[in-house]
Amino acid sequence: MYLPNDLIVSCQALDDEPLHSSFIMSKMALAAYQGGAKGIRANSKEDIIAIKKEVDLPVIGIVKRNYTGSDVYITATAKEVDELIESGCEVIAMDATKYERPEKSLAELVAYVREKAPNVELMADIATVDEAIHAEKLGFNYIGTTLHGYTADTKGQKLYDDDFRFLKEIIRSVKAPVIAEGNIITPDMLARAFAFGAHAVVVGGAITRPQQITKRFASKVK
Ligand SMILES: CC(=O)N[C@H](C=O)[C@@H](O)[C@H](O)[C@H](O)COP(=O)(O)O
Repeated sequence: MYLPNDLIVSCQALDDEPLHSSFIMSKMALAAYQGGAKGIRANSKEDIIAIKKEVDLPVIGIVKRNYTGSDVYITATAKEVDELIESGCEVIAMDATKYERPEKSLAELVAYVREKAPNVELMADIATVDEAIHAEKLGFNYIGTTLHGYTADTKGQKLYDDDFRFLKEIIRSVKAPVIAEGNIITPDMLARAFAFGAHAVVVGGAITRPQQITKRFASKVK
């Protein structure tokens, strides 16, 4: 198992964000490493290659790309999988929701990774309990709560709602290690997620998106 029972920091800045740059993401990863992160989550082959030159940590790789006619944007097709295999990341994460994918089905994409890169592990980004159970059946190595609150039928919900009710439900429903990801914005929230049995916790924006951090302070100005 590549991902330790520990903190993973997501270092992502999309092309419409001020820090969009593989160089900056590699330095974010270095800063996260120096602060104690034990894994990195990153978007795009270029960013992952830059990050891997800077830190020796397991990387969860994704490629975010939009396809017309599909709501799936996290590692949606074999093209994104190929890029991630080339990046050298240890774990590939992909949308594992029930929504229609642009090309191959989720089961086909899992088979494709297993065939092409048997040493790479797979993380399922899910939004509901049913999707978590389905992903486990397909053989994903990790189940991540990443998309809870971001799909049509979970929109607006937060992972920490009702003291992490959704996270607890997922942990009860699957045997695979569960990764708590999405809207974990304080150290205490991370501690709660671990206390409830999360295998690892991914923290993104609260560490690596300064515009988000600034907004939280700015909103308190009277
Ligand atoms: C929904 C979606 O596209 N989530 C993305 C998945 O990789 C990222 O934009 C998030 O930053 C990441 O999941 C970490 O979450 P947070 O930044 O809230 O700690």
